[in-house]
Amino acid sequence: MTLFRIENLRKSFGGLEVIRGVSLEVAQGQRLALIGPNGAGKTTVFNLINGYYRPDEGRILLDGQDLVPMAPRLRIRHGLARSFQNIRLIPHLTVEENVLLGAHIHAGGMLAQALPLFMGRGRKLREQARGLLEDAGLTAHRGALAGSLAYGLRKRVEVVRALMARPRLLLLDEPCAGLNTQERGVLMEELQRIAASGVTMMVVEHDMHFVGGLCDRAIVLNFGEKIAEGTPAEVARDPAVIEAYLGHEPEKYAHA
Ligand SMILES: Nc1ncnc2c1ncn2[C@@H]1O[C@H](COP(=O)(O)OP(=O)(O)OP(=O)(O)O)[C@@H](O)[C@H]1O
Repeated sequence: MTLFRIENLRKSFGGLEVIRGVSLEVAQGQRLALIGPNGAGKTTVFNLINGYYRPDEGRILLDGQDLVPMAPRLRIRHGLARSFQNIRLIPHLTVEENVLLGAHIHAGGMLAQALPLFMGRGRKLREQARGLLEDAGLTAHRGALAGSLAYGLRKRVEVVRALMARPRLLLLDEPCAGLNTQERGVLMEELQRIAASGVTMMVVEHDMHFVGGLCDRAIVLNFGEKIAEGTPAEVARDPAVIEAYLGHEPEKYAHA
């Protein structure tokens, strides 16, 4: 069953068309990688999906409902969550408090509006946050200040925080950036576990080893257009993809 569909998406900035008629589908439970050389348009597609930008043309359908007219926070309530490339945990709050903050968006938007809800549902939300942290093997870090954690751990907390919104589609923007090999392995296991629990994912990631380990399909963008689609291994040996990456360290992408 198709959970998420993009139809003929177009976006220009100052007369330059950076997304040129992109269409794609993600089935329920699938992990789709969105890859392509620098400047191909991957982040712009994510920004269009979560409502940071409005497309010039096209539809973005989650479970049959068009997200385009919806404000970003309504999209979150409709089942969309995003883990950012640049970590946005609040450093002087604890891990648990940061994870709890993931719920306020789900509860309706501004923190102030959500506070009465927090008071009423506080215990339940705290239980949910603790459960998610436990599932992720992060219980020992629950009371630590987010700012004191190693980078790899902060990334994992970010993912747990996104799960507080109970997403149906989780967007991951370069989850591996800045992580060492061991941290990448741990993050991959966590994401595989989350995927097995039924969360559908779209992942922008340059590390093709990670993409090959996590994603069942990949779509390749180049200059705002889809140039290939298939399993990560298939697209990695597609001549059009290899050509697009020439001059962009092609050997890095040849091992999927
Ligand atoms: N707000 C903006 N205003 C003008 N141009 C933009 C804007 N956002 C993105 N672009 C341009 O759109 C193109 C696609 O950028 P985008 O960041 O989506 O690529 P990307 O595939 O995510 O690249 P990277 O892998 O380097 O993150 C680039 O040419 C970029 O300069």
